[in-house]
Amino acid sequence: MTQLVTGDEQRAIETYTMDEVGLGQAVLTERAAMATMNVLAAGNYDLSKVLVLAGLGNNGSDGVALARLLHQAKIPVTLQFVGNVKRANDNVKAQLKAAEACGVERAEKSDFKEPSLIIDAIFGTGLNADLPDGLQKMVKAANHIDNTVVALDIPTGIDATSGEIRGAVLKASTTIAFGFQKVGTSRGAGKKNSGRIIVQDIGLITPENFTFSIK
Ligand SMILES: NC(=O)C1=CN([C@@H]2O[C@H](COP(=O)(O)OP(=O)(O)OC[C@H]3O[C@@H](n4cnc5c(N)ncnc54)[C@H](O)[C@@H]3O)[C@@H](O)[C@H]2O)[C@H](O)CC1
Ligand SMILES: [K+]
Repeated sequence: MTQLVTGDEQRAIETYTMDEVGLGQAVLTERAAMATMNVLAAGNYDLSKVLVLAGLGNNGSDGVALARLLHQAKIPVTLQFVGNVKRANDNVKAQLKAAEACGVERAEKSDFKEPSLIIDAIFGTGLNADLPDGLQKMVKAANHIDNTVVALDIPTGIDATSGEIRGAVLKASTTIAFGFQKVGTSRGAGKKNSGRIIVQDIGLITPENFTFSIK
């Protein structure tokens, strides 16, 4: 039985790994991107034209790092930010610098019918309110198109703990859970919209006396 975690528990373990143990943010982000590469390489995903949708937080930084790795593996990939990249956090900006240094192609807007695979790196465990209206419209439009979506950590729009939909949810056929499966993807709408859950180790270190709320 896989250990399930709440959003807060995941954040606590990530923070301990980064701040106490000292494995930096970039290490965990790289491990998340590499773990996703392994899943994409091992599964029967059509990688002929990949679109990475990246948000402005650390879920987005996972997506930007993944776009770099896909590009370096000669897989056709385009990176599209959802939101104003000027407002992105420092990790996203650092990842974007590396992605641009190796020539990753950017898109402002995409026709969701085009890509053979969409990577959802918009929101992860940090979602704390309903999606902005514009994004809700985009997500609902994307859901009506027959495409394959792989969600990083959790489908955008799903609350990591309650599993509720925050306005709209980008339906995934696969969700790659970093470290632990979030309890929100194991119940209710979260379960319905996550598709196949694949848990991938990204080197998180759980504090010795950590007690999980979900037994
Ligand atoms: N924390 C780590 O070391 C690692 C995290 N990983 C990945 O990062 C996400 C969690 O990242 P976080 O920055 O906490 O949040 P998100 O990227 O999910 O959200 C971005 C940002 O957006 C703001 N926000 C939240 N809700 C809304 C909303 N409804 N409208 C607008 N803006 C919103 C809020 O400020 C958030 O911070 C985790 O899922 C992992 O994918 C790495 O994998 C490993 C290291
Ligand atoms: K996501």
